[in-house]
Amino acid sequence: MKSESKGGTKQRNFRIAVLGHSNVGKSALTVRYLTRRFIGEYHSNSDLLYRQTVNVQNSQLDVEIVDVSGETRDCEFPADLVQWADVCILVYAVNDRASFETARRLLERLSLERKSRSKDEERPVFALIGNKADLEHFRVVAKSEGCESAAEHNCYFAELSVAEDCDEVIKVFETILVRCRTPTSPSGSLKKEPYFGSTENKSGFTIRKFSVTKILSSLLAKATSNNSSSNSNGGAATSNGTMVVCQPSDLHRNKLVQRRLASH
Ligand SMILES: Nc1nc2c(ncn2[C@@H]2O[C@H](COP(=O)(O)OP(=O)(O)OP(=O)(O)O)[C@@H](O)[C@H]2O)c(=O)[nH]1
Repeated sequence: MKSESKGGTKQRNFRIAVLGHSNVGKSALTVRYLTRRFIGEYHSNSDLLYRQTVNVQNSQLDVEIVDVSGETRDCEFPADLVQWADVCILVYAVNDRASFETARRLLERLSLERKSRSKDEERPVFALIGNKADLEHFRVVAKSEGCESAAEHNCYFAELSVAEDCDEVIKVFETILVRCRTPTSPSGSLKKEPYFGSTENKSGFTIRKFSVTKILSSLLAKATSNNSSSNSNGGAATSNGTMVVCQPSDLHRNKLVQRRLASH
């Protein structure tokens, strides 16, 4: 399912769920990738959905990223999002032991879910990210611990500082997107269908505009012109992005999610 577009081959949507404990930098990571900016104080108690076209290795990819609210999701396994996502990025902070334990628990659960699938499906792809590496003096989780957990579950691992290292953030997303774009099983496990086809509720979703949308939309829009000339990695955002509140309850009504649950 490819279509030719200016500047490369256009492919279908890639869906990324950014999960983890509260306050580990999930929003900062997502916004950093999409706008190249670090937003220090950004608080939301809702899951947020970002949509943007990005350029990865001369291909334009439509990505949908759900930044899960740690505050509201700390105690529950986000089964709906896992069914939806092609990629789950599990974030912890190197200065927060509890956040690492949360990420580990999520990783174990995700591995179990994936193993229990009937098909030889390798979706979702996982990545474990240790953020706030700039806070070395306050570190309580050794890099080797992150490495070991990732190796145990055969998933990508990186430590980074969203605050200080934009290039590393871009590298993480690009590595994951490239991996995800490459079919990993004979059955082509990364088959996708449009999910949030539009913010206008095409498939029966209630997706409401959020008050901070204006601010972030303006940043996402600006990312278009700024990044296309400044990003040496070729990972520039290439079209105006949007951000809306994603209602978790709506995930259950999506046909794709229902099919995935039924074949589980
Ligand atoms: N020192 C440092 N602080 C960071 C970094 N990334 C994020 N932060 C800070 O960590 C705090 C939490 O960042 P958020 O992006 O809101 O974290 P979150 O995981 O989305 O939090 P929830 O919305 O509660 O789930 C903010 O004060 C950020 O400024 C980093 O790389 N280094």
